[in-house]
Amino acid sequence: MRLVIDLDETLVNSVPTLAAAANVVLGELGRAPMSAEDYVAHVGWGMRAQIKGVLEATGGVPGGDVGPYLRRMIEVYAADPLGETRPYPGARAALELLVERGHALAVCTQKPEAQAREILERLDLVPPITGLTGAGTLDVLKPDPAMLHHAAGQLPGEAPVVMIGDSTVDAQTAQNAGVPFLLFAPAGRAKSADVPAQGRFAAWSELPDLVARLEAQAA
Ligand SMILES: O=C(O)COP(=O)(O)O
Ligand SMILES: [Mg+2]
Repeated sequence: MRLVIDLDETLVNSVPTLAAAANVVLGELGRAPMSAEDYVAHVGWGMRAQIKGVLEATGGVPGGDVGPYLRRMIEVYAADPLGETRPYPGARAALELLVERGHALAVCTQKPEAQAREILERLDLVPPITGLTGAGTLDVLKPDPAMLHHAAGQLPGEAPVVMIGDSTVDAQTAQNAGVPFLLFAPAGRAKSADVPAQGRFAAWSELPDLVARLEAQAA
């Protein structure tokens, strides 16, 4: 199968690194930092939505235009997008096993493409991942199905496509593209409960067999 995989909160735990960049912007405005626990509510719709949500939650967007704060956040984040960001436990082994079993892997993320690429390369995940679609690759973001179609189109062959992600945005993207959705729902992640999915996995070690079951059902 061609597996299209979300990045933030699915493949890597990037929220503390994103929150740290947003906290530089908040600090420059004289505002108190936001914890990673609170920041996570703003992740999923891209970096503009993140900084807009964070500013609105801490007193509003000064001047009403989020543009300058987005540019500053990206500048800070781009200086070191990896930071403390790491793959979730078992993710690398699962990806390698999936490739061994003949599946092809692409990432599809709302994160700017350049920073997403840097993270994947510095974590030595390219290969097994061979495709990347991020913010700026197209002029739309998820849940526009063009994002998923572009990511799948980067992978060889005509095998069925599956979307793997963590959020309602990913679920909607899959639905809009007419492909099945598998949800990464680690223990204790409250937001997972509301996300519709054809299958769920709480640990990456479960994914290869979940994909095998989906493939058997589809056959
Ligand atoms: O940038 C975001 O808000 C989320 O990015 P993701 O699509 O990799 O989860
Ligand atoms: Mg995500």
